[in-house]
Amino acid sequence: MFHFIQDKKYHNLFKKYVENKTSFSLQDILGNGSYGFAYLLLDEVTGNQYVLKRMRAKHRNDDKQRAKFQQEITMLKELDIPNVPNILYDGVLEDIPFYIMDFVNGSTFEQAIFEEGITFSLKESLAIVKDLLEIVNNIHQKGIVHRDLRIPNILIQHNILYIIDFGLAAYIKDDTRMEDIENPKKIENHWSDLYYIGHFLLYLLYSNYSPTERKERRWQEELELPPVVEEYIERLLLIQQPFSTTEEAIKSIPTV
Ligand SMILES: Nc1ncnc2c1ncn2[C@@H]1O[C@H](COP(=O)(O)OP(=O)(O)OP(=O)(O)O)[C@@H](O)[C@H]1O
Repeated sequence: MFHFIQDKKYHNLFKKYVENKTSFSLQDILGNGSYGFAYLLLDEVTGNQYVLKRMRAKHRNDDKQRAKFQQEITMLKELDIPNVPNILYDGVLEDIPFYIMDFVNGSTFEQAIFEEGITFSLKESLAIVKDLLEIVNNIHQKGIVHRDLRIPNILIQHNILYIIDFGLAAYIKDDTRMEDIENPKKIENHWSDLYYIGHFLLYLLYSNYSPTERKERRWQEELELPPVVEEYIERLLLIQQPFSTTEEAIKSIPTV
């Protein structure tokens, strides 16, 4: 309850800041995640929209959370690639760090699949994964691994993909060994993103699946994919020989 009141106070503070100190107006709350709030801003002059992301008030005195938030800002600045929102401005307001970035006026894959009911064929799914891998490869080339490539963090706008939320991203460590891995999601190299992309591909493929049996079966049995596709997904998921680089994963995409 206290946190709720506290965040309301900071919500008003940020609204005042945006309206008095910038040329934007605060239009909406886009999301409130585990450690931040995202607001939609409108530039009244140009009509362009932006997103202000700020840390939750309860993390204000937590050095670890502050460092994580700061790292997210630093990485977004370092990335500077077209498929990741650009940062326009970053700052601190009453001890709450925040940044303003480009707004992607599209749908997350979570919305596309579960709210808009869009389905993806095998061919379309592989084409989307190819585009995604190209973007992710650019990110890896800059020494960064996202580590949270879930369907709410991948957006599509006019057939172009965007990746958001670098809150769990890490700098790539080159000395990771397969035998030391306990949780694939936390690996600090390309394997983590490929693992997430394997699951992402399964979400796309399941969008087109209607169960034929009451009992839930393994994805390999339910989806009945061509063996080359099944093997490809198993390699992404680290069930079979993992791809040694993201480029190798791109080159190995099966043609169907
Ligand atoms: N640049 C953007 N363009 C469009 N929508 C965005 C953008 N950034 C964030 N959002 C929206 O705001 C929501 C919250 O943003 P984000 O995922 O970055 O915050 P978070 O606090 O890390 O959230 P979570 O804990 O849920 O992952 C997202 O789900 C997305 O819908």
